Amino acid sequence: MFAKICGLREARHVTAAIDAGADAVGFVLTASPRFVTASEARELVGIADARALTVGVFRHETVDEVARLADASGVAAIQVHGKRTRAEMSKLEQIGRTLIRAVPFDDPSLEEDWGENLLLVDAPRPGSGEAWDYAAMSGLSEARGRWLLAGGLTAGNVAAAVTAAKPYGVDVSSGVETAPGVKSTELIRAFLAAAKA
Ligand SMILES: O=C(O)c1ccccc1N[C@@H]1O[C@H](COP(=O)(O)O)[C@@H](O)[C@H]1O
Repeated sequence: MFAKICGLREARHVTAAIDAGADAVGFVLTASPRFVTASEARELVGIADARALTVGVFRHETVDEVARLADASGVAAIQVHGKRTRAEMSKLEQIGRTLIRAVPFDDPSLEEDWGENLLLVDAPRPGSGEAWDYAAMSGLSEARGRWLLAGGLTAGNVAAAVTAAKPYGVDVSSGVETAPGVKSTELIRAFLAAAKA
């Protein structure tokens, strides 16, 4: 099971996540309690040292702004939330990094391939920690191939969520925090142990 730990802001949490088996680590470059500047993200990308996929997370930024921040931070992948068009997705593809298209679970384009490398299916409010009916995605796997499940996951519910939705991987932020933006090494380890089991 592919696992991404998102919203990391401290070197020790990047190291802990990768040492515990994270396949990807995410840095939020958009407005959020987990916001990091491009130069802070660049330091964290260096700590990851190519041992995990480094992901920059964006929401309302234009394609040009995403490209600029991806360059400045050095992330290997871009994860784009927010209302996007196919035309924008084509331009985002041309940035030349792994492209993750994030959509809420009720998005009508869920089944469509918009050129992304990975689809991420999330709660309507990204980063809110709100759980939803993961079983509603049980039919998605065959049609979509590789997609990630997110939104309100924790060490306590990830196993049941994976059984219900059958994703390729999982993504978590709030569920490994003690308060918004405050990550916990123990919760990161517990989440990865549960997800990988
Ligand atoms: O984490 C944020 O603050 C955030 C802000 C803007 C866009 C995405 C954000 N995070 C993503 O939200 C999902 C689920 O988060 P949670 O586990 O429910 O807190 C995850 O994909 C994060 O990458």
